[in-house]
Amino acid sequence: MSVKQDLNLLMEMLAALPDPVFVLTESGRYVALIGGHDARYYHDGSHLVDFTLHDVMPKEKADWFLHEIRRAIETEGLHTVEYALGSKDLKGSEDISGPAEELWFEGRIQPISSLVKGERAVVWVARNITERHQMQAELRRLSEQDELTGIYNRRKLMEELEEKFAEFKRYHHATSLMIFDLDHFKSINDRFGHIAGDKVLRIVTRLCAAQLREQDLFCRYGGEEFAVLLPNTSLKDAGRLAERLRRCIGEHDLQGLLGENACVTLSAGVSTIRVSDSDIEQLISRSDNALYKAKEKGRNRVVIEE
Ligand SMILES: Nc1nc2c(ncn2[C@@H]2O[C@H](COP(=O)(O)OP(=O)(O)OP(=O)(O)O)[C@@H](O)[C@H]2O)c(=O)[nH]1
Repeated sequence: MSVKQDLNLLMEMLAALPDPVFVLTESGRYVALIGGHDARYYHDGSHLVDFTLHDVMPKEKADWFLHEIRRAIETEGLHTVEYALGSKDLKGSEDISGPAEELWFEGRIQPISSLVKGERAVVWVARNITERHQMQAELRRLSEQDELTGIYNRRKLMEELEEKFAEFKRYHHATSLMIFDLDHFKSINDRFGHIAGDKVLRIVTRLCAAQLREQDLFCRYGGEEFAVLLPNTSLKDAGRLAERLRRCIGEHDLQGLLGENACVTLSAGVSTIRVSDSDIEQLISRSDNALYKAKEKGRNRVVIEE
């Protein structure tokens, strides 16, 4: 093959690359784009060449790209990142054909050894990982969610408790835990059936969730037992909230589901993290003990740790 044929073959091979490969300089200028013509996965980026990141993206996003380019150059090796790009991130993208939804990419950034237009530069290979990203998010959701009620499960509670406990040790922001349990729930199942019992659990969940703040973590602890992790909440405020939930559930009329004058009540135990606590088990154990006392004292009540 002649040099010209070699060159043509090389150009064709580069153009056929499934993922787009950008050449970007240290100052953030697009110098070249190779491949990535599959409109199912990529916008046509050819119009980017000769523009800078800051010309085509909002400042914050462009700054991030620039930072990653410089990191790759400074470490003198392959640098891999993951990032999202939506139409809001690309100025003028409404005029370009390509997917409309936000996409996730893996960027593999490799410094080039020679200068490009007098600057240090990288090749940035962008691979669409949206499907993998969505699948991971779905798996995470499933691993954290209680199937029956849709709220978080015990595994998520334990994770968050560990995190909040560590934060408490650093900042000493009051953090409280309420555990509550529906009273005589067995008799609801026995009298009205398991399906009706399930419905009651879902109604209780909905009513409680409506009373909670965004930052509160509401979980099904197991069976007919629930927990609410309350960041930035003193023991006194947690007690007030528990009392509000108790009243809200007790006053809710379940007549439509269970028949006349039917209602369900809850017993709750509330505690807060102490400076002397060495692990979250101590917090859980105090809430559990308080709940046990609430049951012992006749149910349908809130007990606050001593
Ligand atoms: N319908 C339904 N029932 C459940 C579920 N999980 C646990 N239960 C029932 O909850 C009941 C709990 O019974 P117990 O532990 O004896 O407690 P209780 O009857 O609520 O009595 P106290 O807690 O002492 O007031 C049992 O009948 C379980 O079968 C569920 O997902 N759905």
